[in-house]
Amino acid sequence: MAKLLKRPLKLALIQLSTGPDKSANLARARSKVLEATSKGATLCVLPECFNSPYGTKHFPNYAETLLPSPPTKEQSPSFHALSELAKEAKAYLVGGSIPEYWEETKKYYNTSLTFDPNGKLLATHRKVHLFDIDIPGKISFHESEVLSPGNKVTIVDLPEYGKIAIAICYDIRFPELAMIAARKDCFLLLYPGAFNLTTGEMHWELLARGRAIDNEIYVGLCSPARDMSADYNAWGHSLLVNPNASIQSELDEKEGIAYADLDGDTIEETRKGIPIYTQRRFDVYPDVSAGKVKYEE
Ligand SMILES: NC(=O)CCC(=O)C(=O)O
Repeated sequence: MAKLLKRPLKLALIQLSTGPDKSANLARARSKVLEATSKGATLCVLPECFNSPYGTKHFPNYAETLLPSPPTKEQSPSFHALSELAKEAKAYLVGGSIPEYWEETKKYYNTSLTFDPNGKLLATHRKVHLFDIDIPGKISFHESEVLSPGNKVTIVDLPEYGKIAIAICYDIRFPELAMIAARKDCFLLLYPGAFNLTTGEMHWELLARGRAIDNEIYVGLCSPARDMSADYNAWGHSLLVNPNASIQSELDEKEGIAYADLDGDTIEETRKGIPIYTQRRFDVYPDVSAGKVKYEE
């Protein structure tokens, strides 16, 4: 079988400090991506809502129009900043996520854009599972008050390397999505995400390691840096977990870049040692990737 990851890749998870000034956020993202590529990264990832504060009251104020694609610079300064940056950095760029407004449906989405090293848009993922939770005395948050969900699994082919899957934050809690992507031969699951001080402490690392060991592939989570003056305090701790569920690289809560070298042998060795890929019992339970799946490559 061909290697899922065709050649070694240096990943950079950019834990950005974000604030209310969109232009400043875009400029900071540019400087951090260029810093990462100057150190050899060829795939860079930004956090969820990297161009704005995270919160339902902020989504409409920061939303940009992405469709029809490509948007004009007035419709989406972030689309153009990311495209130009990918080209300048000569790297693949997963542009975290931004709030999107779609004129046709009059709806808002939480949307991630991925660009190739020529600045071409490769994929768009709208967050499929909206973050609606209530933990009494701790946190109550309802993205669905403003946002609408996306409706597909997003798989992106990086021709020199292989396939990756992009999903956003709360999407990580749904193992079906990860399993489908893995069974479609992705070597890496990427989740730009902004967990908080309650669920971050409880589940951030556990979920990343869980999705990795479920599927024996790499999993990367990329958070904004923590800002205790913001109304939503991100957990931070961007991390890369390897296919054997060990943490390969992790940040604390401050701004920084988590680098990780990924290679195909680690996936193969993990799967050889614990061969769940040949031991599945689809005569006992269904293969979630074989049914009616809406996905886009
Ligand atoms: N932005 C999000 O989707 C947050 C998800 C989260 O914190 C969780 O616990 O899940």
